[in-house]
Amino acid sequence: MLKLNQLKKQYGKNVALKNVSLNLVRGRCYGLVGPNGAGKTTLLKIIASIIQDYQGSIEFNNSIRTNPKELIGYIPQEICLEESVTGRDNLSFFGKIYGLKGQMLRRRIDGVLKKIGLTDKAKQKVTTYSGGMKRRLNIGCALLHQPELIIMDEPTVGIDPQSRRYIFNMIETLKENGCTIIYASHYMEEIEQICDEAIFIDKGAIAENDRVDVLLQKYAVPSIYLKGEHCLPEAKGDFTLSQQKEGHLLLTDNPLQVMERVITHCKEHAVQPEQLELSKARLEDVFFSLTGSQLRN
Ligand SMILES: Nc1ncnc2c1ncn2[C@@H]1O[C@H](COP(=O)(O)OP(=O)(O)OP(=O)(O)O)[C@@H](O)[C@H]1O
Repeated sequence: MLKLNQLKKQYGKNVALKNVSLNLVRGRCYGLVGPNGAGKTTLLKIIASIIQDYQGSIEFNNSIRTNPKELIGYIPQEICLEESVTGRDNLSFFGKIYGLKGQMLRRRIDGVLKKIGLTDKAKQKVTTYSGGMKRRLNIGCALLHQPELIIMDEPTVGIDPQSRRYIFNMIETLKENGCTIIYASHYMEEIEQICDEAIFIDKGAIAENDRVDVLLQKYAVPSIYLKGEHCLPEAKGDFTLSQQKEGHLLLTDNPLQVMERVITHCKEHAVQPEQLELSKARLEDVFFSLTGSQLRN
């Protein structure tokens, strides 16, 4: 539904994006990840037409709507609400920007309030809202014109697990209704949980873009966590060892085989591990493989 061709963006001499090309398919959720300053927000703002001074081109396919502003709902990193008025007033303000009015505007606001779980609080001033309620209202403001592509820039910063779960359920429903979602976040476990694909960006370029399961298979190393005295078998090339605070991490391509060896070793030496766990491969490992673990500015 969206094709990005060779996007480039410079702020003065600072190159924020270099040759970014992507092809996004309808009804899928794409996680956009990368270290601070990688170019995520710049990319999202270009797609949302907020930044218009860039090189390259963007094509929207298979949509009867051609104006990007009608097609896209952009949820910014910062909460953009007027706190001195009610939740409903905020939605009304944004609805009017999208050209909605009268009965249609009221109907859309009622629908969005239901989606974001704020029907009961609609008449309260936003100053009385919790962080999670503000985040949900911030999302609601971008849904009134029923966009086909929804861009979320770190939508779960500073919210409790309930609001996070609510937002995840909302994303599932939006996807089922055919929306495409781009979800930028620093929380790898969120990307793993809700995204079909992950786009890794570093220093303004796409480092990887594939299905989450494919990336995990390709980059992440499964491991075994072992804690307990005299429980560690000799490393025979089938695992490498990483010393942890209290135990050991055994990194291996054959976790079951190594697990068996640990158990056999423990039986033979009549010792019992305090903890023995198979850890599954994590997207965080993919992140470090692609971007390194050095601290960025
Ligand atoms: N308005 C601007 N003027 C000058 N440089 C900018 C501007 N906005 C971003 N940059 C620079 O462009 C690069 C990409 O920034 P961007 O905000 O797109 O990264 P990001 O991946 O979203 O970072 P973060 O994870 O910290 O939000 C950085 O080097 C940043 O300093």
